[in-house]
Amino acid sequence: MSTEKPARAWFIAGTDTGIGKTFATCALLHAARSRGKTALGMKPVAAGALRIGDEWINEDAAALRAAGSFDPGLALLNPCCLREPIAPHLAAAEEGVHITLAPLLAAFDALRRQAEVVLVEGVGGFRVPFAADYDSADLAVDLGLPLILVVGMRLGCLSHALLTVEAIAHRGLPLAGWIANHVDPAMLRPEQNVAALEERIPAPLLGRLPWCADGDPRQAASSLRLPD
Ligand SMILES: Nc1ncnc2c1ncn2[C@@H]1O[C@H](COP(=O)(O)OP(=O)(O)OP(=O)(O)O)[C@@H](O)[C@H]1O
Ligand SMILES: C[C@H](N)[C@H](N)CCCCCC(=O)O
Ligand SMILES: [Mg+2]
Repeated sequence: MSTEKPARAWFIAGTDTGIGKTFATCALLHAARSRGKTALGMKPVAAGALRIGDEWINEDAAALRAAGSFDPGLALLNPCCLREPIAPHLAAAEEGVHITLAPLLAAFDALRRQAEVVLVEGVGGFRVPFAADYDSADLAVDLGLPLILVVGMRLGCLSHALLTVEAIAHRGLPLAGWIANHVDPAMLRPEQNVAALEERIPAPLLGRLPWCADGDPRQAASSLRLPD
């Protein structure tokens, strides 16, 4: 499948690992699809893979594949799949892999010609090392994409979120919006915490994802919008 013009694309960053980047990205994919857009997710670098049948697959890549309009193939969706669920530069070193931009960029460019919306999920927080001289923030810069920041709403997230917003601005990247993901159902004063971030983040709140035990991103999609 090939589209006439390259997709609109965003880089999905998070305040930390395990705060709902994949969940929010899948929900955004469903939101785009429900508006009639073809949408694909991408996980350029993943750490942690399971052997299923004859392929090694990362669970984020599997979730993004399931949420996309069609399966573009794992080679494009997740060009760098490291086995161990650890920091990527450590997993890469153990496997003798050197993570470089070229194959990641080639896969992204190919995906971008196949859909109207492409969402690229980062790894962990905003600045995770890939190699001695390269990290996930460098990748966001090299892809040249506007960012969407997923904030995992829990105690401690205010500083993580504001530092991440600073780091994004420091690199000259546009912040297209942010998402409040309620990962902690026991968080005290959730409304006031969201309000504190709304007052301080110079980008629109694209939606709030409630805590949901079943974690169905299709349902969550109705709580989100893509940036204008
Ligand atoms: N709003 C929510 N309600 C309930 N559970 C959630 C919510 N958001 C995320 N989770 C759960 O939290 C866990 C971590 O979410 P997710 O895998 O999306 O995080 P991540 O930021 O993508 O992590 P990683 O850094 O590994 O990529 C998952 O089990 C997911 O189902
Ligand atoms: C394995 C895990 N699920 C993540 N994808 C990798 C998170 C790396 C975090 C590195 C760090 O900042 O300490
Ligand atoms: Mg993820």
